[in-house]
Amino acid sequence: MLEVKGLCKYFGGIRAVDDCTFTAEEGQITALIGPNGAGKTTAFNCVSRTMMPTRGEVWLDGRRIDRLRPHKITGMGLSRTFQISRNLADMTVLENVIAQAQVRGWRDLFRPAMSAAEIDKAMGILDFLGITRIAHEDGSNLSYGQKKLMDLAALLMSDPKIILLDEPAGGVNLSLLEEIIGHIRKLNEAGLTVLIVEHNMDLIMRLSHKVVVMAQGAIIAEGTPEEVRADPAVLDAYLGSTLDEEEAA
Ligand SMILES: Nc1ncnc2c1ncn2[C@@H]1O[C@H](COP(=O)(O)OP(=O)(O)OP(=O)(O)O)[C@@H](O)[C@H]1O
Repeated sequence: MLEVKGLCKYFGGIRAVDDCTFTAEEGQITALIGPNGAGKTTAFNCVSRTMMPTRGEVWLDGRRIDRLRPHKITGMGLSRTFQISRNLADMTVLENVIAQAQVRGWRDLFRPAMSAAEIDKAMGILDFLGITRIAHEDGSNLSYGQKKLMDLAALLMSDPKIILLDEPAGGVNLSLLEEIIGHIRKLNEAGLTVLIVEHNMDLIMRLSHKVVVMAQGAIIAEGTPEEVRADPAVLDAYLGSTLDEEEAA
């Protein structure tokens, strides 16, 4: 189980994440939602330790992880994707999937290129995601959606117990959206705990066991998708942000 306690991240005077406490229960899909600028990605960055929190604690299966290095956290079973694909230039999809998963510390820079076991494992994951046909395509020739699937494949190489998905449906077309929803559901049914940041409400409502809602750095609601949908504070936060944007336009 992932526990976030009193998490804060300040950028100068901006309180991007301000005293957030929530959990992602083992075996469940938890969604972190909220209007633009609510602090979701910053919270994600602090949980995966791509960013150092200003204050607060993050616990994974009873072990405190907020002061560990990111590759140690990956080694404990927590892996994440990024909003923007981290596709490496001049490499095939297969090479990308293996390389992104390989480099965890400087010693890995001196490892042999790709072992037969890594190739087998990566091909198995590409098969699971239905993208073996693009295994030998240059990573930079992929569509936006294919890059999302490649990133998901790279994430699975580390045998995670919990995956953090940053906008897995961002910018994808409707048919790929269905595919991505199917993959997330299958991974969760296979035992993976999932924490998602996402704007696509259809995906959130269909997949999540629990939804945590952030606005202006704080958590304003938490519950089942049905509960948060009916919560006036959530409607206010989304409506308020829409009005702010309209006023600014
Ligand atoms: N590196 C940074 N330096 C300064 N301010 C930042 C930085 N990163 C984020 N912020 C600010 O922190 C706040 C929260 O941003 P964040 O990206 O976490 O929100 P979000 O909920 O993920 O938004 P979106 O849904 O638009 O991606 C915003 O006001 C943002 O401008």
